Amino acid sequence: MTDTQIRYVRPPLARADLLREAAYIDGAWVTADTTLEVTNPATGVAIGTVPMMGAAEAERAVAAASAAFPAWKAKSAKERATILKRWYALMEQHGDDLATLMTAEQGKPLAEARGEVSYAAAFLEWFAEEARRINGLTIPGHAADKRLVVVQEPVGVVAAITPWNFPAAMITRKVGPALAAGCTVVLKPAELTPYSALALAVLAEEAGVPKGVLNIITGDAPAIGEVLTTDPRVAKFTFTGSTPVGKLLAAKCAGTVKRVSLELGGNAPFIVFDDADLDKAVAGVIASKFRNTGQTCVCANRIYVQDGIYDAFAERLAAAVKKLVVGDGLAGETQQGPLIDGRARDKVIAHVEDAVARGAHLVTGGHSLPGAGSFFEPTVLTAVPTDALLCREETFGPVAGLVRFTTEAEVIALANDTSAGLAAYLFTRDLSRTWRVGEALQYGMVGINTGLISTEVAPFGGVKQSGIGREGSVYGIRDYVDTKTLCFEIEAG
Ligand SMILES: NC(=O)c1ccc[n+]([C@@H]2O[C@H](COP(=O)([O-])OP(=O)(O)OC[C@H]3O[C@@H](n4cnc5c(N)ncnc54)[C@H](O)[C@@H]3O)[C@@H](O)[C@H]2O)c1
Ligand SMILES: O=C[C@H](O)CS(=O)(=O)O
Repeated sequence: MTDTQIRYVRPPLARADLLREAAYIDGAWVTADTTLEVTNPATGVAIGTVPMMGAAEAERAVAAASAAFPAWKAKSAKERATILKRWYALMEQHGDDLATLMTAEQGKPLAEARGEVSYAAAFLEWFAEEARRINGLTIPGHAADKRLVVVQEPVGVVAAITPWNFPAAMITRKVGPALAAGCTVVLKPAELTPYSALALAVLAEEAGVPKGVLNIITGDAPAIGEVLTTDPRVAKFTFTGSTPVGKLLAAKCAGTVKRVSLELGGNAPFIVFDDADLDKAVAGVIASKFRNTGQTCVCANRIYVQDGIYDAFAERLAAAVKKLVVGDGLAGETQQGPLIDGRARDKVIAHVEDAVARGAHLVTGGHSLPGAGSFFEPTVLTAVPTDALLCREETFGPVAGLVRFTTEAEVIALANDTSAGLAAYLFTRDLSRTWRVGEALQYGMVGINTGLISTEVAPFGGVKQSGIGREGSVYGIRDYVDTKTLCFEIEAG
């Protein structure tokens, strides 16, 4: 066996060519003198490598996207839509392989990965349809000899940087509207999960996306980011990831006045009132808190339970959490995979230890699992103080911390006491309360009697320091077009 065969454990794919160990620049698959390894978080064993690229390759990718822009912009909306629909169909056709590849590099259970592939593909389908509805406006002239027309035009070259926790959906949620609008893209995926992005490029090529329209580079994030945020040929920068990195990169964009959209961190309050349907609320916590092993930006991060049902809720939630099956995402029955890496697990450990040190009670879980991989037990804590780390920071792990509250006014104040403003949840059967509290919560998205709010048809995004702009929905394409006013002076007949 060759050294490569001995060192790397490849996931089982029907189409082995979907696993690419090369970047994609100007329609060519490109390698580099040095590489970085991609590791399976469930086993700690390397899957393979991708090129360690930097500023030079980023500039080549920007040049390719810039050169490809005029022809791509010139295609009709229907032509662009047809290619996006083909790409959508290829994603669904190869969904099982894309899911296997995703689970191998990111760790989420296979069923969740397959769900993400369909969710990701849905953005291509949605924006293929939106491509043909980027309409303009005619305005009655402000003088007898004036005529006014407003048109929407693609902004140009778009640079995108995306996170590891949704390695396909966070990409198509940007690339879909960008290509639909007529823009071209340079994308840097997360170094922890590059294979999903590169597999999407394989299918984009097969769908007929012309060379230079989509470019994917891997490697040195700061070096690549410096080019993507400062090169004057890049008209727009879109980022999904942590708030600190988002702030850093957005600031770099100021020098060339790029359009910036940001999807940043959350700190979601999950509020359960006395009159809530208890089983529905418990199911809501499981769906929100433990999705992707707690590694989503919209996970319930703080769970506020009213006095009257606190004990019953805690008991039922703990019973449900104890049943969660932890293991390798590729193993059929797994419901909770590993955390993405040791650093992520260390943060979860720190949050649990901090809460217990402040007086919280550990009901179930609370420990790393021995052996390979970065596994952590699904955990429930009660009597969590409001100043605990897990109330003030995004835990990004499978830890449900319960905080007791008494009044509606009290819990609204607690829920809003954060610089984040992405998602929030409330469970009650009082219709007036759903409106009162839903309107009072300072968040971009509010789940009411549900723990799952994400869909391509509704605007996704945050307020306060959770981001700028909206992705998905009829709003999602607005970030990829500029509004132009044409003012005509005509001669009287
Ligand atoms: N709001 C949303 O839609 C959304 C969605 C998913 C994840 N997130 C957030 O993302 C975070 C988790 O993702 P993460 O750990 O990948 O975030 P991260 O900020 O560490 O990394 C995100 C991306 O930025 C790149 N990056 C990091 N430092 C950089 C630098 N100095 N220059 C250029 N690029 C750099 C990374 O390589 C990666 O591709 C969480 O905070 C989560 O809430 C938000
Ligand atoms: O992590 C945040 C993503 O946006 C997840 S999802 O959109 O809710 O699937």
